[in-house]
Amino acid sequence: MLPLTFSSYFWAACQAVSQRIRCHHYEKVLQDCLATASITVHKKKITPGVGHLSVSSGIAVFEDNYIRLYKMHCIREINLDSWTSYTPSQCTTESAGAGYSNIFVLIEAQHIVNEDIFETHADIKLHVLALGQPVAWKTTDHFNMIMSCRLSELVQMVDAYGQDNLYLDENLEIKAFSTIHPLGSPQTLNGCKDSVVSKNTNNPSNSAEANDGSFSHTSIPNFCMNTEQIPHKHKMEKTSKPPNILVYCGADENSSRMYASVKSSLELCVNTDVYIIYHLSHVEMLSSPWVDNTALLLLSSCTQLLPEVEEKIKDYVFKAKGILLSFNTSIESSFSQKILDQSKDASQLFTFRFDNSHTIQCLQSGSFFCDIQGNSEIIVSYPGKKHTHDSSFGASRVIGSSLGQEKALIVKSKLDGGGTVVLSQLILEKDPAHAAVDPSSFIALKSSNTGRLLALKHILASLGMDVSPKATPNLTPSYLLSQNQDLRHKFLSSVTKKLEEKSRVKTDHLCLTFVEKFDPSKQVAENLLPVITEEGSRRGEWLEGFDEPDYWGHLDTSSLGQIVLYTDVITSTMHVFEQILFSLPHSLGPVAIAGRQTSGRGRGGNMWLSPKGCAMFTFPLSFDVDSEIGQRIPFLQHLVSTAVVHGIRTSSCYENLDLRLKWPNDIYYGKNMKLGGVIVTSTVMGSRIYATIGCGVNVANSDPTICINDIIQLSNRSSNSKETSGARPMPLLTPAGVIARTLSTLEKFLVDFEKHGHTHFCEIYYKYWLHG
Ligand SMILES: O=C(O)CCCC[C@@H]1SC[C@@H]2NC(=O)N[C@@H]21
Repeated sequence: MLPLTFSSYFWAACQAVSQRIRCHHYEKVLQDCLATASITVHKKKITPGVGHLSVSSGIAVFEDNYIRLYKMHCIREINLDSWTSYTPSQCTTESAGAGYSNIFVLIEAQHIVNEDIFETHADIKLHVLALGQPVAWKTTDHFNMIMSCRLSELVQMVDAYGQDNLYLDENLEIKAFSTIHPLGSPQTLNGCKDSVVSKNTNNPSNSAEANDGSFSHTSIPNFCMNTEQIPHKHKMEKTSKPPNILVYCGADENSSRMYASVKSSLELCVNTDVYIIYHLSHVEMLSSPWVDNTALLLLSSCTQLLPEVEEKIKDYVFKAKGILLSFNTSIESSFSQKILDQSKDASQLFTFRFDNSHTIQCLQSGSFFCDIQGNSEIIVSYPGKKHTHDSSFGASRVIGSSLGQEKALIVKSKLDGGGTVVLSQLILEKDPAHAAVDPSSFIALKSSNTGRLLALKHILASLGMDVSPKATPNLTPSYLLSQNQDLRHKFLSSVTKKLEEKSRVKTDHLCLTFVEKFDPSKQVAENLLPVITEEGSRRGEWLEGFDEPDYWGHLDTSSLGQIVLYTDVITSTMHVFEQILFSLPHSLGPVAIAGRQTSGRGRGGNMWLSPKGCAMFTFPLSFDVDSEIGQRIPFLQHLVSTAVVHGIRTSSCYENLDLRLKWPNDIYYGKNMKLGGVIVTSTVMGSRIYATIGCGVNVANSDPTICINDIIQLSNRSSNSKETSGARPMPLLTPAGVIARTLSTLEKFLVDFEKHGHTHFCEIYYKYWLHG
């Protein structure tokens, strides 16, 4: 025993000493930099599948085996006007969140969706909230929180983060944090402004020690599964908030993943300018007064509900006259007779027709409704044992009591004196392909994904939900991003030569205006795109859709892609280089990247659906007419699409990912599932050919069709189910990572093409070519 005790003491002592040494280093760097610049902290070890969120635009000033500290060019300012305050809802200037200390930290966390890949935090040591006071929070695709803390706490935070011991919530992964300077005032939950954040931050009377208890952790919105704002937890004006769609997915640990899938479908069906979609966690289902402001309660992925949950739901439907949409849960037996069909296999695909035009395949539960009472409507009838293909959707009928013999798969009932329920035995609320293991059912289900969404939309409309399209998102300014100062200057001086007046470049479609900082009160218009040139002025606000570290981490080129014009929301990247096309030095390879496009262009005059998660980029290239490629310009489109596929499939882990090329330049999975494509326009001027190449690849946008990450997940699931020993799951890809891999591969292809002609390239092209 003795040696063991001694060695464990010795080990613990060594650990303590190395921690002290680490912390000493961190403290020194932080002390040196904090007064003049923001510091961003990244972990050295990157969790596979999820890239960093924060923008490391600064220079690395410190690194050890665990973390890397970047010093920004200035102090990063964040305007908290659009954030939510952590202080209680009453407007008080005495909030304890302020003045707690003089360092503000932005913590960026991402929801863990793919639990197959990520391990949960087994070794929880230090909760973020133990290291300061939360000030404000905001959720978008990810969760952002601003904390106020002391230097010693920040040092502890850095250390715990580097040691994988910093914890926020079981479903949140901290990706990075940075020191910032807050401006403006976050909103309190009752709509008041919390005036404290930008005020005196050194006032000891406001410190945590002096906290009178008016700000306690119980007043902080829980980091519930999806960590989104749950306003019904706080008393608020009924009229002041948009109605909520609440999604309950049971008490299971998978519930947040299920919710993410339902949310993604709902967002494509309802008008998200009108509703806010929330995850109703199990705890909240039982404890929160969630009925207020609930426009719809949707139940998914929880076949057997607990009796106390059923009671809550019945109260909502009967007493509050609520609207319920249930997908195969036990509550359905309270409204209709539900029978399990022993002869049917639940995993069997069910085929039905929608609107007489779409044939949709989806998953069914294996049960059906019968003895359907008056005041009900059959939305999809049950075809019985023999028929599986004759159900049609949309031709709903009101059933009188005499027709109680009818059987149904989806039924809608208006309850006497109560609310309305739609009960469904077809799984339409989430993409069922996410659970498929074998490629054939995956393809069948994915091919029906758009039809499934149409059917879901139909049900929602029948419940009186607003399913009109959401307003087009506001256009945002662009950022000029580069890690190469020489190229950056070369680019700026070449384009500014073109400026007519006040940094303005005129094009037929789009005027670029190069500005150091962007004034958010100014409009970005369809024909006017401000490009922010100053590196330090990045607030991350319009960089949400771009994983910059993943981009630079995978970019291996001498020029192509070294200058990035990134725009979160743009009309189409195809317009960005229109005017400057002929004045760009040939050695520059700028690329315009978009987070979303409002008028994406496809080949042949088609529209290109351009949601978040799709890699969308355009870049100009020019060649001598006498060059190898100049002589064979139609090859350009093949070079680009092959670069997309080859770039991914030559990255470690992704060799067997079944991405292919279909004539002329489409990127495919299977024979029928298009994942991306290329559009090329070219002009000859004198002895040069100027081409503009646009490429769109569905990387992380599962709905409404299919994306590469769907295939990665399918592949991970099927190798898991085969228990292939040692097979590493493939990390999910980001659009930025795919663009960088493509440009890196393309640059090499072009060099090779010039040296050796087209023969070598054709070999690669045919390797991925989809025959027949
Ligand atoms: O139709 C195709 O297959 C080609 C689609 C190309 C879409 C890309 S997305 C980025 C760039 N901007 C556009 O508006 N179109 C291209």
